[in-house]
Amino acid sequence: MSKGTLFDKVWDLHAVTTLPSGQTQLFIGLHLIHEVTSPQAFAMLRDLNLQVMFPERTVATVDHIVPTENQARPFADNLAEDMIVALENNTQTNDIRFFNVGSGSQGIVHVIAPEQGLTQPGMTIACGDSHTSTHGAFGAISFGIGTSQVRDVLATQTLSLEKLKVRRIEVNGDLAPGVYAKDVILHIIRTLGAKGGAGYAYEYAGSTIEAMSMEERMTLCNMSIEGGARCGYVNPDQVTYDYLRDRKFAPTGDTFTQAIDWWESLRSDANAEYDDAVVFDAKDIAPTVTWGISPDQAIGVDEAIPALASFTKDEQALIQEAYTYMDLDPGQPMLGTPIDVCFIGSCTNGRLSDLREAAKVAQGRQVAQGIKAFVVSGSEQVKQQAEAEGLDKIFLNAGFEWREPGCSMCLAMNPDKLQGRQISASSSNRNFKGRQGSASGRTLLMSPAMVALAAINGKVSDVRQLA
Ligand SMILES: CC(C)[C@H](C(=O)O)[C@@H](O)C(=O)O
Ligand code: SF4
Repeated sequence: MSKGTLFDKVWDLHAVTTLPSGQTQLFIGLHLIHEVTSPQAFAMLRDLNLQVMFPERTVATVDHIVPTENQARPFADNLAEDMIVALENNTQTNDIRFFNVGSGSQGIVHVIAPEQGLTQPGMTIACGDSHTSTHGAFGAISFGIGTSQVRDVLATQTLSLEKLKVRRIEVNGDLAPGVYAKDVILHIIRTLGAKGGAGYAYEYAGSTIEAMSMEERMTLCNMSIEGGARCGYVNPDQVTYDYLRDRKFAPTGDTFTQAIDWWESLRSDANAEYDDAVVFDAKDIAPTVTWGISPDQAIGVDEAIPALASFTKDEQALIQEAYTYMDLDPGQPMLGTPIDVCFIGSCTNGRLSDLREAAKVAQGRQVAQGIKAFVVSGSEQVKQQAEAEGLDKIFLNAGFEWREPGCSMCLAMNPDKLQGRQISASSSNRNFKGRQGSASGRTLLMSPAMVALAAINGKVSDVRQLA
């Protein structure tokens, strides 16, 4: 059993009681909700005649279903319109803060909570969304929950949960130019497996992680769930505090100084005990791309698609399925794989620094003939900041489309969809079959800079060649 880690400390501070089942009843400091997983939860609450216990601890936004082209109301898609109306009504009736489209603060839930300063170290955070692990970048314990648990949090501000084990994942050294946080997490998942983190919280540590900005740490923690870990976190440090200072919902003045002392006390102790530990070397990490239908089916961009024999017997059926679905053969190089669509955005890589890195690649170049390439900011704030820096012009001049914020083609619950067998280069986090809106569509995950270069060349390319 782990001891003295941030995870242990935050867990213990929020434990209300041990339930007869052996589970912990855990107090949830911040509850984030969106339009997809909240309507039924509110309906159940109404059926049970229950109130929202702490409306001020719940914050809502709308992200999955929003169109990124024409956002005029009512939305063209009736179902999308119904979902936003339901959220408008539920938040209004229950006195819940709602960052609606056009408020200046709307965006993907995992992008807006940090930028508003809502996400803070030492918190427990829950949201009916698997990528809630993102918020762990701040040293919070944050996890995705299902709709019935959303109901539980609304009604009681608590959840009954099994305590997780803690695996320390240390990454040391400098990342090579063209290698990003996205590559680090794809490399970790490729090594430990898409289910390798089952039952664990991942604590990311080491000099590579310490050198990362908050936005990079969010990219890293975001995909913990793709590695099977329910949550992932980084111990808070000066980088965290500098990011939080002066954000709208962060503590101010003396309270902020006091908060830093408290946050510091939550860091994992030097002699903390872990259930498992793994060490990586930054110099082994290349720009990484997925070739298959699971995020762990990933390789360095200059590698060839692995042979069936390099996998265990248990893994081989899924690998075979991946070759067939993707129409890619073992031994084939990834470099040069033609693509149709390029998507830059999502809660993994839709923040300002992501757009900046992609814009550096796009600047002065042109999207290849026949390629559809589009950029979707993670939030209204990101979009506005990007425009203030002229990033929109760089993308537009290069032939990219510049859209309104939302989840967009990460999941394609809005009009942004692949068609037929189209293959995308995508800065998102899931390459599951049919993930991007076409039942037979194909997805290659990579960093935003790599997506931008794929758009320019019309094929999978190595961003290090620009360095
Ligand atoms: C719609 C939502 C429940 C889902 C999730 O939980 O992750 C989505 O955000 C996703 O990325 O697949
Ligand atoms: S951007 Fe994608 S992964 Fe993130 S919350 Fe939206 S649909 Fe889920």
